[in-house]
Amino acid sequence: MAEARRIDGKAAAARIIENVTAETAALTAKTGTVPGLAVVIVGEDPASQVYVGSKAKTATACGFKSIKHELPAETSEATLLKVVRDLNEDAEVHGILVQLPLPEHVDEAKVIQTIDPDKDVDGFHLINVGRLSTGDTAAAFVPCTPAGSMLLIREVLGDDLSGKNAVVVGRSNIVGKPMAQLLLAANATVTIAHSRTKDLPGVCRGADILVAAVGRPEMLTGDYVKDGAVVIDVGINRIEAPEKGLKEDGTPKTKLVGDVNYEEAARKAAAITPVPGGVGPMTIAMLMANTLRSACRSAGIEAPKF
Ligand SMILES: Nc1nc(=O)c2c([nH]1)NC[C@@H]1CN(c3ccc(C(=O)N[C@@H](CCC(=O)O)C(=O)O)cc3)C=[N+]21
Repeated sequence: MAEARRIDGKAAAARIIENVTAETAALTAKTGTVPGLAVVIVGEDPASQVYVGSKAKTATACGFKSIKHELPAETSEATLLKVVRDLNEDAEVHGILVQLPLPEHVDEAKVIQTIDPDKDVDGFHLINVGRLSTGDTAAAFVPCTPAGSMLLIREVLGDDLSGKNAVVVGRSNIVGKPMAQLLLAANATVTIAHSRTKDLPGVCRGADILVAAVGRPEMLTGDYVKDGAVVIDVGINRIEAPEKGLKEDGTPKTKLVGDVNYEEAARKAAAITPVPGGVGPMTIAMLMANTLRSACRSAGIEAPKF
């Protein structure tokens, strides 16, 4: 096979953000509604800080009101729940995102179920999980990473995945399971594989569409990829890159890699997403799209489709 097409998630995300910005201006001009996105972060994990910062920056660029709550790591569950309830009541807030993971002493499920389902732009609330799994994609907030992955798949294969075999590797509630639901809704034949799957490489080699969401750097080698497959790499792993030299503190520099060995997979695939520049930027773009949708609903006007 010739080298695979590199699916440019960064460019696709920029187009969505451009659309969201234009639609936001129209919404605000027509109804006075300014979409509001609240991001809540507990603790000082540097990687989380970076993501939250980039979400806030993008929201502002879209014409949203961006609200950031930075709480110390030792914040009690009760305090966090109170912050969420106050945001539920705040008419200027249309989307609430509580950055995960939360510290050990906080019950993550309880926090998520406290978010108003109609402001749950992450799509993690049980109501939205239920809407998606019953096929009510019109009402559901769809989790941003699977929604963004789906748009990239549609760019390559179109809207109807009839007759395609899709394999999702990973069964998390935030990526693997909703990803499988979206593929199923688009008529693909879906397998969810995971660490206990027998002959994982063989199962993956049956995939016309292969989605990797396992959280293990470059685990899916060329041996997992069928000739002509579309490969979506959801993984974002920071690993040491001694070839780049040392940082000032004497430890090796680092780089981001996905769950797929790009070089090997690209020799077989028809199309593949890179890391960085693939699914990651789409996740943030879909968060903006979900927030705009929520604001449109609250203003009683039809939301644009992406
Ligand atoms: N409630 C909640 N919702 C989330 O959506 C959520 C979360 N918690 N916790 C953390 C993860 C992580 N996440 C990313 C989003 C974008 C990039 C992204 O844009 N990555 C760039 C690279 C960024 C870099 O260079 O570090 C890329 O892949 O090209 C990465 C990671 C959202 N998350």
